[in-house]
Amino acid sequence: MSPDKDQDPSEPVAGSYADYLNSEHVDERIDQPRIAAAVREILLAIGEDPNRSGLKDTPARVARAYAEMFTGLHQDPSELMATTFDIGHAEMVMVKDIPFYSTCEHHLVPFHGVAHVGYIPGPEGQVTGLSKLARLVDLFAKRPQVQERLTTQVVEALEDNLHPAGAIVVIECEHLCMSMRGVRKPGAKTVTSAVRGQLRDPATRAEAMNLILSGQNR
Ligand SMILES: Nc1nc2c(ncn2[C@@H]2O[C@H](COP(=O)(O)OP(=O)(O)OP(=O)(O)O)[C@@H](O)[C@H]2O)c(=O)[nH]1
Ligand SMILES: [Zn+2]
Repeated sequence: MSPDKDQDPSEPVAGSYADYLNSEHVDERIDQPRIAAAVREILLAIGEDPNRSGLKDTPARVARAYAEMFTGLHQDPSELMATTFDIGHAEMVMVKDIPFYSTCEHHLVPFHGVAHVGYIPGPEGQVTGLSKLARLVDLFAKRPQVQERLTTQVVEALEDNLHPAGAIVVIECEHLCMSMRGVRKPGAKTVTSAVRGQLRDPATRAEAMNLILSGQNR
């Protein structure tokens, strides 16, 4: 699709839901003026001068960044997963090493890492587009989160929308609240998993874990 000459690149793109997700759309339900006012207060509270030249645009800039970082609060996973198709594949499908960034709801600093998302199609054989698995991770990551809830929400969205015979989500993250402050353990990884249906079976689960671990040198 060639860009419309008259389209302001800073404006959300009108069109399909896919266009919307591909755009730099920022949800108007996130109250940016309120965020900016709060950030200005934080700057004052730490003893900074919010009017100095380096900081004068910071409240609005942080507001735009937060609107992007928390846009998943206003996105509906079932809309994202609306397109499914039957390609007669009944075996495991996995997208692994999906990189993502999220925000720790305790300290509002990032946690980041990779997600591995897999499922076995259900009796109707419905599969979804591979990119949708990565988009699902982002949708839930772009909210104030804890890693355990993120893991569960992704697996439950797979269950609710694809009705798979089994599903597995494994997430490996570094939490900056544990690296840059507090206990200060940079490099420590937190691993969480959520497993449903046939993937609870030890042999099937072992197959999934082999897929996840293959090619890893960490
Ligand atoms: N279970 C879980 N804990 C998390 C996650 N992200 C951060 N935490 C933890 O949340 C806890 C909050 O503990 P508090 O004692 O209330 O906060 P704190 O005084 O800042 O704790 P420290 O980080 O130990 O300095 C910390 O132990 C964090 O490591 C997460 O995704 N899952
Ligand atoms: Zn934290």
